[in-house]
Amino acid sequence: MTDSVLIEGLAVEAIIGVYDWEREVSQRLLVDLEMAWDNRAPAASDDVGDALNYALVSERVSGYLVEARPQLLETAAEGIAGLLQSEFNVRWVKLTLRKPGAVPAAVAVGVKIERGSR
Ligand SMILES: Nc1nc2c(c(=O)[nH]1)N=C([C@H](O)[C@@H](O)CO)CN2
Repeated sequence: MTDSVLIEGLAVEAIIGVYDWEREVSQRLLVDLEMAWDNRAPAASDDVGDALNYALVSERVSGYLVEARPQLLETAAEGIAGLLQSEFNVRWVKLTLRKPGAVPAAVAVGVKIERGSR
């Protein structure tokens, strides 16, 4: 089963970073998610209750990042993957988390992880 639900470029303003000044100001994060989901059931029923609701996932991921206040992108990425698996029953996720303002000479820096199996 190779179906997915996508969220790309989800922008979140959150406290994140290892330096003292980063604990005082919010910074922009961009989240890309590819989540395995069998889309045949929602396609047949035309019922969002059968779908992986990308609006609910976006809201939960944004809330998590604001609440968690992690130091590292790695910690944030692992936390997002964990909540997708435990709360939304996502079996496999590929996640990219970018911090566009972190290195001025770079367009963005970030991490990419893949968790679970399809
Ligand atoms: N692999 C990582 N390297 C760095 C991180 C990070 O989260 N993961 N964070 C920082 C600082 O917080 C940086 O973003 C400040 O510019 C440095 N390296």
